[in-house]
Amino acid sequence: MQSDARIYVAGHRGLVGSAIMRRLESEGFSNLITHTSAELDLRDQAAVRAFFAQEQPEYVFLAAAKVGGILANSTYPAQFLYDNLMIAANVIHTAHETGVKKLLNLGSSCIYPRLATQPLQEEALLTGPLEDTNRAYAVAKIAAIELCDHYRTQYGANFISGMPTNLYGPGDNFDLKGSHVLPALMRKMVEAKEVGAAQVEIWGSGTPLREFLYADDLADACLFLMKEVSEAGPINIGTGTDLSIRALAELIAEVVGFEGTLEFDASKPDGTPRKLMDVSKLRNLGWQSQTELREGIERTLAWYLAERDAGLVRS
Ligand SMILES: NC(=O)C1=CN([C@@H]2O[C@H](COP(=O)(O)OP(=O)(O)OC[C@H]3O[C@@H](n4cnc5c(N)ncnc54)[C@H](OP(=O)(O)O)[C@@H]3O)[C@@H](O)[C@H]2O)C=CC1
Ligand SMILES: C[C@H]1O[C@H](OP(=O)(O)OP(=O)(O)OC[C@H]2O[C@@H](n3cnc4c(=O)[nH]c(N)nc43)[C@H](O)[C@@H]2O)[C@@H](O)[C@@H](O)C1=O
Repeated sequence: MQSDARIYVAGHRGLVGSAIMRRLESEGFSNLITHTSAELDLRDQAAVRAFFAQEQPEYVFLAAAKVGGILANSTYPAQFLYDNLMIAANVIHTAHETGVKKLLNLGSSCIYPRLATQPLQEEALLTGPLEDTNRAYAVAKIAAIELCDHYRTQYGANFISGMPTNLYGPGDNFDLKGSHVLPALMRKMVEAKEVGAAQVEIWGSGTPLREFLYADDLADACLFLMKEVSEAGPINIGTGTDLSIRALAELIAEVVGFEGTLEFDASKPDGTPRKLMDVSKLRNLGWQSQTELREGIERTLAWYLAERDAGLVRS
């Protein structure tokens, strides 16, 4: 990828897309193509075709998607399935039609069967039933991997698929109904501390295990994959370490300085009991994560407070 290559970052304002932008800019890539969803709805095939014909991107980071936490996924499954199928089909097919040199498709750890052996190996894909709370989203993400692989087989397209674990960092969504657990708990604890509330509500039992990767580490992995790796099938991107939701809540409380109690609401879903990536494939290729969870949470908190006070945060 030359520094003046035409690079399209789909979803450049999101958690992942904004981290990829920061990374590309810091490495001196000068020809970055971006559009908001209002300017270019990637579900619209004609609009996507016109855009690719006009801009002729050479490299594509596909980080645009309908994304959300456990509640959003279970409340709006039709949208998660339709939007993500359409975005993936339109972008991947049009990238092939217009001769894109390389495309990185981003999926998620939820593509793996709910009760797959831990840590989750890439080979576990399509070996068992999916988790109900995000089945629709996972099916769309699996279809995107299949698209990349079949376009590689049938047409020789250099399309690859990275599968990140749960992510967090600057640019995350802090809306309590739509967000993932880490930004949700950070916001709840910040607000509880500010008003002097004695407790914070945590959904579910607190026992599910999750792995968290800092968004800028993911961006680093995305550039590594784009530059160094060209192969079919999903490639896991994670830290290789997980912790319980209770332990995560305790860590965020420490960083935020919230000293009240944690109340677990068992009426809310736990989702998958455990989702830890086997990251040996990516490690063997030469990449591993850098940012410790506490450090990442501290940086995210600093970003969140500054953005919130400036009225800029998504919430
Ligand atoms: N967040 C996480 O924990 C994880 C995320 N991922 C994957 O990473 C990728 C990025 O996720 P993340 O950054 O967290 O998500 P965000 O919600 O932060 O960002 C998604 C971006 O997608 C764009 N988008 C959504 N719908 C459309 C559309 N119809 N047309 C054009 N653009 C659209 C939005 O653009 P705009 O702002 O202009 O509306 C938004 O900026 C996704 O593929 C997701 O599956 C994988 C694992 C975990
Ligand atoms: C990345 C991944 O993200 C989603 O899967 P998930 O990991 O289950 O998502 P989550 O971050 O929302 O929850 C993780 C755990 O945390 C608990 N939890 C406690 N308290 C809050 C809370 O306040 N908010 C949220 N959201 N969860 C909470 C929650 O009950 C669950 O046990 C997929 O739908 C799919 O989108 C996907 O790929």
